Amino acid sequence: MSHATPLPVSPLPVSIVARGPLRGDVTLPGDKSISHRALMFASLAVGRSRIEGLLEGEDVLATAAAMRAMGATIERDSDGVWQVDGVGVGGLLQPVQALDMGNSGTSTRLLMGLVASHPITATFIGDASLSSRPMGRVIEPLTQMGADITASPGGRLPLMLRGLTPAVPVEYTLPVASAQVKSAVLLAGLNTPGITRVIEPVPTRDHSERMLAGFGAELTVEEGPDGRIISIRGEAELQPQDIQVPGDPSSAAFWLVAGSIVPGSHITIRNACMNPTRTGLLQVLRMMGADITDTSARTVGGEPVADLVVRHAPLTAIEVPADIAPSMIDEYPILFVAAACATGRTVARGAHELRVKESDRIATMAAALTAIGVSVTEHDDGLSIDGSGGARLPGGAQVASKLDHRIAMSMAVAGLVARAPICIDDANPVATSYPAFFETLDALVRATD
Ligand SMILES: O=C(O)C1=C[C@@H](OP(=O)(O)O)[C@@H](O)[C@H](O)C1
Ligand SMILES: C=C(OP(=O)(O)O)C(=O)O
Repeated sequence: MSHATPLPVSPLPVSIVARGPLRGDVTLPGDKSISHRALMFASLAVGRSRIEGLLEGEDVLATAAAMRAMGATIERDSDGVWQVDGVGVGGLLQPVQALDMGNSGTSTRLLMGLVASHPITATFIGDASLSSRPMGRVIEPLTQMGADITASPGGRLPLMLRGLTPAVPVEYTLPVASAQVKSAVLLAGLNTPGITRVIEPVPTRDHSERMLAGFGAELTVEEGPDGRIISIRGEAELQPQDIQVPGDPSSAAFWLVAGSIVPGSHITIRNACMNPTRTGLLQVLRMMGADITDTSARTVGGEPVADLVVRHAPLTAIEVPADIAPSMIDEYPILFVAAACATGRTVARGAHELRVKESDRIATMAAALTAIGVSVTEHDDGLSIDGSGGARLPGGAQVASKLDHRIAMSMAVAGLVARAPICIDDANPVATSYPAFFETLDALVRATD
């Protein structure tokens, strides 16, 4: 398949020199997973929803553009609140052009689910990173539901998806622990007659379940012998909502680690989502001896939220429990930086999924850490890292971010404790999930300059 590819953006090299301590308050950007879902579900409700605290990163803006292209009216008020007029479940329109998903796996896989049970055909395109990621994991269940999908070799983008109405309800057991696959099937089930069921042997982030129930979908979650059984009744009518998006714990992760490894740091992180399917890094850092307290526990938009206070503390290497992987999946790159500063050898395995994220995060982090002088052993499903025992990292190298925001931000945090500057070859990807990352870093450092 050939499609117009978006023009490449010039690389943005950024050099990080050791600075610190980091002090002050961080206001987190909205949670990326919840922001995508808020836009999608509001676009399918009948009437006007309001969304406060939406992440205005490139990935979420790709979802907004796609929902507009399929008929929803989505506008941002001057006060930063987003207003969405939905088309109703079943009401999505045929997009005129290919849907450009940019760098975003979540947009692609969830929207494929939505289109699968609508009588429309859509072409999905993305950047070089997204075009190398496997879509077979959603193609398989959506094909069972009746969608007709023509993908590029290896089940990749660009791909064309022709939805079927009425689609066929399925009972689908997830072969891989993936909230994106689970959500794709549930979203296809929204416009499918009868009950669509997903069985997940290993729990993954449950934002779709929480928010769909909040929008009035008939959705149940039971514990079965083979895992969680999530059932949704299709041809649902969603009611518009006022949504408050909590802060993103995957963005908080960079400050939790920076505050732990930079001597003298003391950071308060406000409004972090504490959904237990997202707090793996917090648990692991505490196991390593991090000084992190959580206060003011409350509920925001159907999600548990708290403020986190992190102070510098010596970290000790651990063997990271493999079963924590789903609740820490996007935080491995920054965990690897924490491990590089700990005392002893940290072993993190059981995270094979890291190989199919925006980059191969095992190989990319192994290369970046090795380049800055950290001793790393690469496994098929993780890394073993020999820590510096709290001493500064050598640094003095250029590292490749590989179109991966989490790599760019993780290596920027490593730069804060390096003896010689670390140059990130391209920091543009940061804009996908945390446009204010460098601004926030400067403010935390300036507080003590
Ligand atoms: O559902 C979601 O919002 C996400 C699920 C995870 O991906 P997988 O479903 O591929 O594990 C995660 O890595 C991604 O950043 C966001
Ligand atoms: C894996 C990620 O996102 P996505 O799959 O949506 O591209 C991420 O944000 O780390």
